[in-house]
Amino acid sequence: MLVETHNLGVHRSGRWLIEHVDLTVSRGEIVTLIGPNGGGKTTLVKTVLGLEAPDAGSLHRAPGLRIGYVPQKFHLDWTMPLTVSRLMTLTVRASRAEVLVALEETGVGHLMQAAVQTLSGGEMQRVLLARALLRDPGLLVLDEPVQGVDFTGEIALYELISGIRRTHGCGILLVSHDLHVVMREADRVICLNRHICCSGVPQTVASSPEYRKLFGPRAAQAVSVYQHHHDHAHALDGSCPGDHDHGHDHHTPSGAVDSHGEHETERGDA
Ligand SMILES: Nc1ncnc2c1ncn2[C@@H]1O[C@H](COP(=O)(O)OP(=O)(O)OP(=O)(O)O)[C@@H](O)[C@H]1O
Repeated sequence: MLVETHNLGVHRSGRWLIEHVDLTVSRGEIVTLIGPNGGGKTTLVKTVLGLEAPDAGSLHRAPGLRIGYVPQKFHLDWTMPLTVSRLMTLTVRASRAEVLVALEETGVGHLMQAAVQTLSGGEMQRVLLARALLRDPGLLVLDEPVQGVDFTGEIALYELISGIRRTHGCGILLVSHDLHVVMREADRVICLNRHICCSGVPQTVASSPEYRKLFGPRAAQAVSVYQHHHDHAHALDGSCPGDHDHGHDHHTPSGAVDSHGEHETERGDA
């Protein structure tokens, strides 16, 4: 077990931001937090990281646990000239070779000397992920890692995250609003609306009344139709190199078949 909370609560400005939260993340596991805006996801993540102090319950981290964190908001002075390689080593000591390995792992090795200001949203997220990997973390905490990324890019990014879990053997705690892809990549989903409304394997959560009440029946339907496995990679620009024959059809929520694999048609309304 990397992290374990029991009955965790955070109280600020006269109210409980989260309460009665039992959470565990184990090595090699992807746990995803979903929930409405203001439901307390970032508060829980910050408490796990030790950035917020709990007011109730208990929190245990494995001794010596190294945590790599990609925050929801990354504060940067955009007027300051900064290359990707410099950003990578602002807070972590690493050789040029180590920086390159991390950037290559997230598919942006070619951007090592680029100015951070010129990066697209998706490139920036990959650089921040590489930066978190530089710490060789036992636990990766990713707060909305696909923000600023188009839908095809989201799938590629989640597949990358899933691959990192396999190659590094780390646990991953991730926050996302993207129910559709989350449900495909997560081992366990926790739906947080100040307290835990429902949790479990994606299929269980998707069919729970609490989840349907929060996100609507179409979200659950979108999950259930996206049960196939991707056997191809998407390039950063969204194109599919090589043959795009998946060997299967893409089913839209309406039941129609989308032979071009346009993922947008499968997306649920969250
Ligand atoms: N230090 C604080 N003091 C008082 N209220 C706070 C504090 N930090 C967060 N909040 C409030 O707590 C609630 C939960 O915020 P949090 O950022 O954890 O939610 P979230 O689930 O991550 O939301 P989102 O999906 O919009 O990112 C919000 O209403 C927020 O305004």
